[in-house]
Amino acid sequence: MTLRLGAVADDYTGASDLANTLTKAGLRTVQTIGVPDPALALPDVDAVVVALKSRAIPADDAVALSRAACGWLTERGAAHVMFKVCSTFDSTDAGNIGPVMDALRADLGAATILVSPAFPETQRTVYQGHLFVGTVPLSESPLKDHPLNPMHDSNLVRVLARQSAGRIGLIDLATMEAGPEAVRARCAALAETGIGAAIADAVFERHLEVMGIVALDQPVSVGASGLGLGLARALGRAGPDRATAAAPLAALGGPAAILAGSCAAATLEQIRIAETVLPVLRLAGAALVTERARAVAEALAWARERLPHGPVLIAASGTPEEVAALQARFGRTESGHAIEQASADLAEGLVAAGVRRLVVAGGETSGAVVDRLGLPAFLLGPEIAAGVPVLATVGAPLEMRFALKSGNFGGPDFFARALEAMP
Ligand SMILES: Nc1ncnc2c1ncn2[C@@H]1O[C@H](COP(=O)(O)OP(=O)(O)O)[C@@H](O)[C@H]1O
Ligand SMILES: O=C(O)[C@@H](O)C(=O)COP(=O)(O)O
Repeated sequence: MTLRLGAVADDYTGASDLANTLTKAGLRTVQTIGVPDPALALPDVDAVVVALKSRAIPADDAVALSRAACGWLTERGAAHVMFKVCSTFDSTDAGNIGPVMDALRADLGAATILVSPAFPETQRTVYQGHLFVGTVPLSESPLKDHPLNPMHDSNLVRVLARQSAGRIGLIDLATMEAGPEAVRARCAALAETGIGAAIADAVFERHLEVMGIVALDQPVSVGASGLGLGLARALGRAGPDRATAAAPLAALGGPAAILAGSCAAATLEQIRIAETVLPVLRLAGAALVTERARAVAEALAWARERLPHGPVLIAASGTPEEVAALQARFGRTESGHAIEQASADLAEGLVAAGVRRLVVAGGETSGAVVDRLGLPAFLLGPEIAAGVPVLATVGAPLEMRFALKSGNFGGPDFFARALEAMP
């Protein structure tokens, strides 16, 4: 297998989002969970997205994991490695985007590289280095209340400069609009002043295409699915009408369930809508932290009673006020971690109860669930909503279907749509 593109993703939902974009653009793609075991038989693909759970761990650990993943990809022929980060640039002043970017640049001997979380399909645009989520700047969006990495600064040049050892430049929209040669000239000028990374503005797909072409001049780039689209188009020299490489997936049947650990505004609304069509159990955050075993056992008993009659949804998700109150009591990391582990307990119990189709809302939540279930890799099925594909297990003892939904993605009826898309 010689890879045309390699990617290292900092969480599992983000990895499936990127793998979905690459697949839709015609690249046969597999998502692995961490660096694959040599014994894992991977299908013949054009791109591999190595999913890490490295967004909210200590920066040194994120760097070590990312370097190992990058090395594995380049050994398999990937001449370019994309570091996939969140389209809302989820990170803190300690990292991990800057430290990982610095390490991959050094390992691969890169000059000035492009960095852009723009993903216009999900209304993430970048102008003058400022990230917009829909119509509002990042710092006024629901991301200001994220339980693990609240985003309070929309200026990504500033955000990344706080995380990186180097200085950060900007490639503004006028330059992106002027095309690849103008962007190349700007990169060369930045390189001469010792600037090794630049935030690239992007508002429309044509800017992503320019980004993809220029990004390939260097061995590494950093961004979200929009950059992935640009890279795939540049590699394939194909237009937007290129056929999808998604695998046709057979129906599995059997019980289905939804687990929600995201507290994103979009997920809270999706849970509210789901309540009108299926049984929903809302768990109390405090009980999950202080009496996890009991709370999980009760939730599983509730689910087992209902699963024979149709899908169920179990949600730990809280409003910003509930999250703030829980964190004030138990600490941010501690409450987040405890609830992620409770979600993993629930997933394990649901699978033991026969569930083979599972929707998980939340990036860290998905990471905890997939790790607990010991799943080595996923093949890409059809897209459910922008950034969320159906995933089929590869190399796992049980054949299952998953949808790993980024907290912020999907419309209000996402859960019903997801269940329909994974019969
Ligand atoms: N009620 C709650 N109170 C506090 N934290 C919560 C609550 N419910 C879930 N969490 C935590 O919030 C975090 C949500 O992050 P994540 O799963 O990545 O979602 P998203 O995709 O929206 O970022 C997880 O660490 C999860 O355990
Ligand atoms: O780029 C994105 O927005 C997503 O792919 C992503 O990374 C989402 O992260 P979570 O919201 O933590 O799932």
